[in-house]
Amino acid sequence: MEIFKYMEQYDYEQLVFCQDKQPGLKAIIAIHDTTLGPALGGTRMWTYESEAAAIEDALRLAKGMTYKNAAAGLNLGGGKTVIIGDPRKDKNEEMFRAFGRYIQGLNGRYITAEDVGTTVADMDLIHEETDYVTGISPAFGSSGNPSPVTAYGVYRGMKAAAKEAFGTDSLEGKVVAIQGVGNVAYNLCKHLHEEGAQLIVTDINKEAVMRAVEDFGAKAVEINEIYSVDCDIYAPCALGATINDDTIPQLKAKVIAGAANNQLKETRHGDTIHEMGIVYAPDYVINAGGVINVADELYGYNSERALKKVEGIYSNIERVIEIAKRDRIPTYVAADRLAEERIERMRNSRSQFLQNGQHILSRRK
Ligand SMILES: NC(=O)C1=CN([C@@H]2O[C@H](COP(=O)(O)OP(=O)(O)OC[C@H]3O[C@@H](n4cnc5c(N)ncnc54)[C@H](O)[C@@H]3O)[C@@H](O)[C@H]2O)C=CC1
Ligand SMILES: O=C(O)CCC(=O)C(=O)O
Repeated sequence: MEIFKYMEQYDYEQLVFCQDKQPGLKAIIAIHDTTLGPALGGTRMWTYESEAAAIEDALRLAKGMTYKNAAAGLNLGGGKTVIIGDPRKDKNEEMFRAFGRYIQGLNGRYITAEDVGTTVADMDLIHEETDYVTGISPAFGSSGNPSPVTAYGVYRGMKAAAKEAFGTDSLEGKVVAIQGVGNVAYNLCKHLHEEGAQLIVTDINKEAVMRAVEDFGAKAVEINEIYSVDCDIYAPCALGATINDDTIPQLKAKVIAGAANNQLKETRHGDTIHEMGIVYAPDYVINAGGVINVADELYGYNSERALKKVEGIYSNIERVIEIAKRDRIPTYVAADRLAEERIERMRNSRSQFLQNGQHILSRRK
């Protein structure tokens, strides 16, 4: 991979490599775009096949955060970190503290949070060294685990998509097929069950499946059956790329609305489901509840205010559907348009009074 060529092509600002031998830290911080504000995005810990794969993941995820934050109406840019290692074996206190010092060195250009493989406890260790971390323990006056809030946002976005497909946003009696019943989807099941939806679930973790069956009367199906079950809504809540050439022909759902990141294997799959008349709630718009929640910490966390903002995912999905209809484009393109237009508007308005984006007072030294 020619890194500078790639960064130039997709307008990346900065890539930071962090190495500390003793605790075994190997981290890559990718900052995509800070037009709207400091880059906020979680830290993923994963056993990558190669360094190139880790760099690619950091870059791809950071760009995703630029779009997610912009579409959510946050005054934040996009960034993400990957730590190379096995989250079950390779974590230690010094590693996260060393990483915290690297973040502090960026002086606020990047703010971190949880992602796959990291927890609230890890964020607390990072917080020992830097202020630029969110998703830390409620004991510090913070928001804690973002998953229940992400789930609430997905529930709200699913209702808005259902309104477009079925003429009503009520999910009572609707059959929802949920792929992966982990932290987010378990909480999503709660909302759906309360509203009277019927649930079909699958997960590679049998205990997670049993919990959904026992707590919400969900019907369990095998891993690969989830695509072809008779349902109204398909909710991908495990992995990315599950909307692809193999799965699309199996789908019976009229709506796709779930928490997973990067649901479309390729953008052309977004075109195919659009042509099939499926209402697709774009992943980064519907799953923004977590980042909206952690971002609220930057103003002094207030859960009521954060939930109110997350409720707005309903109108954000409505807005995306409106743009898609107006411009006769698939919803995934409409979401990109919403985000890009906001970034462009801000870039242009900033250039009128501050060429270098620094606050005028900070230069008066
Ligand atoms: N936690 C959050 O606040 C946010 C999560 N997301 C995304 O939402 C998705 C779910 O996140 P979490 O619930 O936090 O993760 P999680 O790890 O708690 O849950 C994922 C579940 O999917 C299951 N799974 C893995 N592979 C599977 C497969 N092939 N088939 C069926 N199930 C499978 C796992 O066993 C697990 O129970 C992820 O893609 C994550 O990136 C996005 C935004 C925020
Ligand atoms: O939800 C979080 O904890 C941080 C935001 C993030 O990285 C994401 O939404 O993917």
